[in-house]
Amino acid sequence: MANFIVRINNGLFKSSLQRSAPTLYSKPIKHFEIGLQEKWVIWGAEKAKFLDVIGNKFLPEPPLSLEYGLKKGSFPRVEFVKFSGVIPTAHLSARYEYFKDDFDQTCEKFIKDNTAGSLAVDYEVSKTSRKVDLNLYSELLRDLKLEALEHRWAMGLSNGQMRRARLARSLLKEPDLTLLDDPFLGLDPGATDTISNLIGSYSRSCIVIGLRYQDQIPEWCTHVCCVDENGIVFQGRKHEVKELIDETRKRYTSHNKVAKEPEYQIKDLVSRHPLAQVPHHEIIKMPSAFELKGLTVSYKGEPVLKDLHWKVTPKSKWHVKGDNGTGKSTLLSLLTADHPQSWNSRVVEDGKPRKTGSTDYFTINRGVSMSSPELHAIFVKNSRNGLTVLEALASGFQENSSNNFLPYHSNLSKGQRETLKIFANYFGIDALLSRKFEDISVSDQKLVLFVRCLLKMPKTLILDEAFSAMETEPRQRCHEFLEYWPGTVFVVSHVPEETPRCDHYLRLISPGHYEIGDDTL
Ligand SMILES: Nc1ncnc2c1ncn2[C@@H]1O[C@H](COP(=O)(O)OP(=O)(O)OP(=O)(O)O)[C@@H](O)[C@H]1O
Repeated sequence: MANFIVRINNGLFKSSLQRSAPTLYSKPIKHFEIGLQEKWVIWGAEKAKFLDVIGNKFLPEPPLSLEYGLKKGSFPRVEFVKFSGVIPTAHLSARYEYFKDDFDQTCEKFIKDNTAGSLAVDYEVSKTSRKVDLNLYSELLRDLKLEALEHRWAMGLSNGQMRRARLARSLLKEPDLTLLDDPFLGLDPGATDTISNLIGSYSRSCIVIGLRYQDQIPEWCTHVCCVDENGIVFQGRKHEVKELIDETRKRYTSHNKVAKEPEYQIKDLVSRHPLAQVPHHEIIKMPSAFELKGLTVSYKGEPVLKDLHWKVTPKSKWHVKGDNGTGKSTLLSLLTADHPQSWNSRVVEDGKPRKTGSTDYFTINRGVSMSSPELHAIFVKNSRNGLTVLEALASGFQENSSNNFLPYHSNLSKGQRETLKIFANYFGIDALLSRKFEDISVSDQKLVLFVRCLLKMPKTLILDEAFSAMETEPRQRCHEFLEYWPGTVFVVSHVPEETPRCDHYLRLISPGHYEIGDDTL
């Protein structure tokens, strides 16, 4: 058996067989090799592309310049775990449609992943021939703390729960090589430790992870390979490249990629908001933007939120905190009326109880915009049909729902086109407008989704993990901008650097337990 998992020797890589197809990097990768007991981190802005290279997604030239030292067969079994959100669904509310329970798959089925055919029936259609190692299945459930979720509906899992389930599903396939991009994004500290401990001690598959410049390199990592758009910058044992890592990180965080100076100022942008000109003495006379008067939300009789009292004044900025699975997304889905229990007189908006008949989904969503992992997944999925950055932004003007991604640019008024232009300029994305949404970097995708949610000048902005995976410079620009934003803002974020300044916080602890206070971040 070979003593390496994957090896590249003088390889150029292409995405197509065509002779004229450009190569991924201008120069061949001279040498890269992952040994049997090594734990690698691929580090840097272009890590996802390099993970694709070692995962055999590009065509190596010459063909044998990429080799696998296989343990389990003649073809490498490679699993990619990319966490671009929860399961992409047709619409955001799908997650909360509990009546679908009988027809969708449980978490157990999702992890075992050996059912073929339609899932839209409540009997099993057929099985693949893959044998599932039930001992491994139990170990993974235990180590990834999924035991209590085994019989739950997979679509209803929270982001953090879904990440753990996805990892279990991939490892259960017993791959030779598992490639995990951004394994810790959006996870609370406990879940980060759970996943990191598992990866660090796992020996049944070689696991390689992709991390951003700003991420900490885990203790258990033995080797680091730093990559940029030209290929490998440096690589080696972690302690041997420590100085290079420190230098690169310093350079990156101090003056990374300075965007060109915008032609506009923040006040030019926010002056378009309807609350921008309302004086403070008028604002304090306005009714609460949103209030919960003892709300309880349960799934199959199990409460997630219990007797929650919460008052949100107009223009206030809230950090909604809490570990994975404590109900943050559920809470925010009440704001957008995506949750079936939103139609409840204990939910009060602008001083009026939300009863069916008193308002409707579209009226509510006219004043709300959001960026979230779910929305990101929907956009990536739908951009396969050619959605450009321009159209992605223009869809932000669709009034009826944040989730509407249909092309809309040709319907924009002159004023709306002007707003789009100014915002694109300020955030430095005007050069991307004609690119396909899926072809730009994940950091730029997040930036586009952020800008998109500002365009219709919503009263309420929901920023659910909106800045995770964003590079430092654009993220700081967005945070600075939010200081001047005149609307009400709700932020969900687990990482302090990714959290814009907020006035208050609501921390969800467990059903019936929560804290409300002033944020001192
Ligand atoms: N349709 C559903 N059926 C059953 N349980 C559900 C459903 N939707 C959500 N849940 C459960 O409710 C709890 C709260 O989920 P929610 O997504 O609101 O958490 P969260 O705080 O946003 O988590 P994360 O930080 O991981 O995104 C979780 O335990 C989740 O599994």
